[in-house]
Amino acid sequence: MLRIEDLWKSYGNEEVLRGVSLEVDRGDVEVLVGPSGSGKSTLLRCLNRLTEVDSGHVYLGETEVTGPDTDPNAIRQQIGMVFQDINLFTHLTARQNITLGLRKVRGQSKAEARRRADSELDRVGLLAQAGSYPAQLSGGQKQRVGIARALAMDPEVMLFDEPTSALDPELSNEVLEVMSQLVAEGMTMVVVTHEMRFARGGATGITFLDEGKVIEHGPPDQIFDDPERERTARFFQSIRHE
Ligand SMILES: Nc1ncnc2c1ncn2[C@@H]1O[C@H](COP(=O)(O)OP(=O)(O)OP(=O)(O)O)[C@@H](O)[C@H]1O
Repeated sequence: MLRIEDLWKSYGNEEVLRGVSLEVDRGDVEVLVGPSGSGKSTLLRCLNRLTEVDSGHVYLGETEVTGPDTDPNAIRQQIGMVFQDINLFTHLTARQNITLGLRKVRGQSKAEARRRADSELDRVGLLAQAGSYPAQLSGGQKQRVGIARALAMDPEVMLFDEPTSALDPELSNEVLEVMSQLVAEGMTMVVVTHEMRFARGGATGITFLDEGKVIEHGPPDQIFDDPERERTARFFQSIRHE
């Protein structure tokens, strides 16, 4: 469904992605792990054109995401993203943060957008907070509104870039629960996270990146417990001892 072919990306002299290829099938939950600076976020951002690749291709089904004639805004609806920094509009309520895109981008009526926003807020367990402003919500609740906002666009794929790393453990859990629920619903997801419990329980595949390259890719049990590459084993040993 999502085909990533030989992506290269540099910032100045620094090669951040060095020939990354990966396939994500419908319903897959691919978790990207690797040391800080290995290119995980950059790879994720290349998948919905928040970052432009230097060379290589990304396909979503038959559509070339990286094609010169492809509209990045259309792609970002099909490939939704949730960021570490929770970027809600502070002057809008939770519901309005969601209806904004539905009205502007989708051209939905006020009533239609409101219905859809409420149904997505319900999906993430926040219908009661629909009228609250971001300042009245906890970090975990804000992050769940961000997830609901992306879901309202009917994405085919959801990207998560360390969605819990700014949250303390309790609030992380409520976000991870929503993510696990999406896994159970069969959502196709690519996730950068340090939450190894989520990776073990929720992922269909783990990709270990180091220095801009895919070092190893496989099912969680294999990558965590019986990696083929020594570098992968060393990485997991180091994070176990953190
Ligand atoms: N917009 C940018 N301009 C310049 N350099 C960048 C930019 N974005 C990322 N980099 C650099 O690219 C490298 C890879 O960064 P990236 O954020 O993709 O790694 P990461 O594996 O997600 O790291 P972390 O786990 O620390 O978030 C880093 O050295 C970073 O400084």
